[in-house]
Amino acid sequence: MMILPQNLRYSFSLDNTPFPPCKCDKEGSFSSESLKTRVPFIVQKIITTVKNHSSSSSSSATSNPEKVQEAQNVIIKELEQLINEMSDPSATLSLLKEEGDTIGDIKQCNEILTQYNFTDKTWVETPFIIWETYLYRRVGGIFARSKYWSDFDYFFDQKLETFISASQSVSILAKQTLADDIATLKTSTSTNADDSENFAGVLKGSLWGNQNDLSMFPDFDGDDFNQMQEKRQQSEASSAIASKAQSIVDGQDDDDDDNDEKKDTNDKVQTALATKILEDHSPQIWQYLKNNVKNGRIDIVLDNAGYELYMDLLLANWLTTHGYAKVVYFHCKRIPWYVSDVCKPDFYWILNDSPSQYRQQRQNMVAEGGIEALEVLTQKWKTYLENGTWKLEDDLFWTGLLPFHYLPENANQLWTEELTKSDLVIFKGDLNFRKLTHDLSWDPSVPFADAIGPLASKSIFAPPIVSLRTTKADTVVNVDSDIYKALDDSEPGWLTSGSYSTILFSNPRSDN
Ligand SMILES: O=P(O)(O)OC[C@H]1O[C@](O)(CO)[C@@H](O)[C@@H]1O
Repeated sequence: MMILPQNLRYSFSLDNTPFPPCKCDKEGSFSSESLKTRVPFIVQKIITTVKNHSSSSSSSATSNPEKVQEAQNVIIKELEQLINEMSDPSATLSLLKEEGDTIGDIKQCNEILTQYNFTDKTWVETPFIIWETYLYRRVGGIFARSKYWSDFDYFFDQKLETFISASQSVSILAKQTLADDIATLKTSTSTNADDSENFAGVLKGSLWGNQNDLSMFPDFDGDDFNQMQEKRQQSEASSAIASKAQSIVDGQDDDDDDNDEKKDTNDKVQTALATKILEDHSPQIWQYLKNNVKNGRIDIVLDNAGYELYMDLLLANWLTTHGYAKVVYFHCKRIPWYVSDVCKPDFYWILNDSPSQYRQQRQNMVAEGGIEALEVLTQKWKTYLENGTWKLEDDLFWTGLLPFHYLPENANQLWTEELTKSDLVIFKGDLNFRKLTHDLSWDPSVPFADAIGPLASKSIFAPPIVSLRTTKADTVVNVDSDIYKALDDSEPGWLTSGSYSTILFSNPRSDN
């Protein structure tokens, strides 16, 4: 493990980080491909979506079709301009247009762009996390400035597809969850031992739900939920790593100590291969919950809508039903974000509309009794929202340009009034992980708590933090060097395939 000196842990600044930020300067790298093809494709797809919507959801739209059309043309022009800038090697990040931008954080965004001289940097020179986030914020502004399109979610239809096409899995899980709920209510015989296994199950369900994000699969058409899963499996992981592990064993010499060490290494690599979880802190999370949290406050910083959100709701449901959470705060995005991130309407859609959508579209593709179970569950979740057991918030910090190291100082209210009062904050997904770790080219063995800097600091009352992430970008922390090396040697693209994951925990409130 590489431990960072204290002074480097806490003194982050965008232009002074302990490791260099991930950028697009390496030809063929994921970030460079993102700038060249993946992200422009996403913007192009927004243009198509806008063209296909003759009117927006705005009520004034129908009475003013010409104005709507005019506004549509402006939006398309600005989006095309954005695509051109991305491919222009001399273009720098321009300031966001302020006039008419109603999102609420335009001044702060422009201050950050100016303060760190991003407006003098080309896209290639700008850290990946900054330009990618800037891109989604700029698209958000283009719509927000348009009178007739300001409430239009250009990703909405895509987002629901993962939920609709996962009907089989959703309905089976609804039935199981309902059965567990009923059993828990009827008896108080559930033991901590049962809870331990059940908790690991819902936690990992929420983890693997993160494989379903559409910024990686912008051409996903929703016909087949399994298509997305299969794409993830295309790697030759199993055989490649197994043979790597075998070669470690084969190469062993006669020295017994060496043999023991090699066997340990082999076991570690094999376990990572079998579980696909490269570092798993779920036992520590469980110990913390069991011993410290009863009727507590849990926060979930959400990632993707649709199927992943459903898995997060099942996790929250379990924590609530089993008495660990008295209140769960869900944090979602204010504006359409990284294609499939949850906005408030996506959350309400699952609670209000998903059972009827299944009735209309998937009658024959759900488990028997599954829709009824989903109805009961979603009804219960609506009651949770109504009576304040669950709360849904969309602070603008989550769609701001800054990594989370700057959260305590830059989102004071969110930090002091909300997150420091939490017993556990669960960050979902890859983007949240990148923002937690500043998206640097870390030495992979740097501990999670070191990489999240101030968010692991006792002195500012940082809460216990969990990151549940399937790996879809180049940055990784808290992964054993042998495991990292074995994967790197044998499986090109493993870092960004989403096939592997980490469950990481930092607890600044513990005495250790
Ligand atoms: O939905 P998630 O897990 O946050 O993944 C989003 C990630 O997908 C990407 O768009 C591609 O990796 C990243 O830029 C981003 O970190």
